[in-house]
Amino acid sequence: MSTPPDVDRAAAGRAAVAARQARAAIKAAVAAGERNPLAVAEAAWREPEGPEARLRVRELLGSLRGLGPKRVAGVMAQLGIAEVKKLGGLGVRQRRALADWLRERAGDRARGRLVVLAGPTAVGKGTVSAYIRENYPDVLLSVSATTRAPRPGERDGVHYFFVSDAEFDRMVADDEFLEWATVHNLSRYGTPRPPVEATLASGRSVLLEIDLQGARQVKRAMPEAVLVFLLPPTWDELVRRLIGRGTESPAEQARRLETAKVELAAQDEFDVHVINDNVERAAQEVVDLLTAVRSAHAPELND
Ligand SMILES: Nc1nc2c(ncn2[C@@H]2O[C@H](COP(=O)(O)OP(=O)(O)O)[C@@H](O)[C@H]2O)c(=O)[nH]1
Ligand SMILES: Nc1ncnc2c1ncn2[C@@H]1O[C@H](COP(=O)(O)OP(=O)(O)O)[C@@H](O)[C@H]1O
Repeated sequence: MSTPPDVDRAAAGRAAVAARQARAAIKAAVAAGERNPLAVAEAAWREPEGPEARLRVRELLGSLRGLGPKRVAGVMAQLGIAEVKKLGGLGVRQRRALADWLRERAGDRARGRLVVLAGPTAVGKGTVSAYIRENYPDVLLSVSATTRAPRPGERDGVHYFFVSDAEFDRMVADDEFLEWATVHNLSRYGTPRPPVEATLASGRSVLLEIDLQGARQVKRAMPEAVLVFLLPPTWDELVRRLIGRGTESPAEQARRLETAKVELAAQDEFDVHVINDNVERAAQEVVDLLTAVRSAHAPELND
């Protein structure tokens, strides 16, 4: 038996009222200075179905102190955003332009930078991150949660937070991850959001060493993040490193090399390429990106 149409209509009406109220509450919170407009935009890009995503850019900007409708229209024209656009409907460039503008306006130039280090298996991501951890204590290296078992020598809370499947499920349900992914079809890995946000807000930079799927998610949620792709000097050297590491069986090595080909093909999605021919130099290049002053952005980061 189907639901009578007037009941459907009433339910839809109630949902629309609730959605309008949710948007009004967001605008009120921004106007009162209780919610940071950039955090609202980032929530929209994280949760395409959430109330923030349905908020029009015009409404968000209109909630900012001192911004009348004329100036809102001017800013939107400057950012290349059409008048009717909702936050959730913005393209990558528009997101980045809006995020930069909001940050600039807040005079929040001291906000730290989020740098993501990714690259094919065995290129040396772990080695370069470990070098940074030991030699640049000012850089916060995010500690991921994972469902895989600890290896000998790995410490909980230092290399990873080792959690059960059930705990990982709970963290996903409670929206505690900035991004998460199943890696090598095996275990789940995720970046806990609160330490990253708190560190960026305090003006310090954060480095994430995560896989390609995670890097893509971060770019979607935070377009201002700088994505770094670590490259091997040559393909043969990558093979040598994987075999030399000796942590995978020959069958697993073959599987990872197949994945590596796919991953290398994605390098154009990244903002910066760093060749890991020398650990110390590659680490220095990554750290330079973390500490670069915004105005000294390499041109390719501003495009
Ligand atoms: N998406 C995502 N990937 C992660 C995270 N933490 C680690 N990884 C990736 O998971 C993969 C496996 O890491 P690991 O188990 O330490 O083994 P490895 O293959 O020896 O580096 C690597 O590609 C990491 O970059 C995370 O929080 N999120
Ligand atoms: N610049 C480098 N030169 C030579 N060997 C390297 C370099 N960087 C890493 N390695 C070696 O390559 C292997 C893979 O490095 P690892 O950090 O485990 O890679 P990933 O974390 O990207 O899977 C390790 O045996 C490591 O010692």
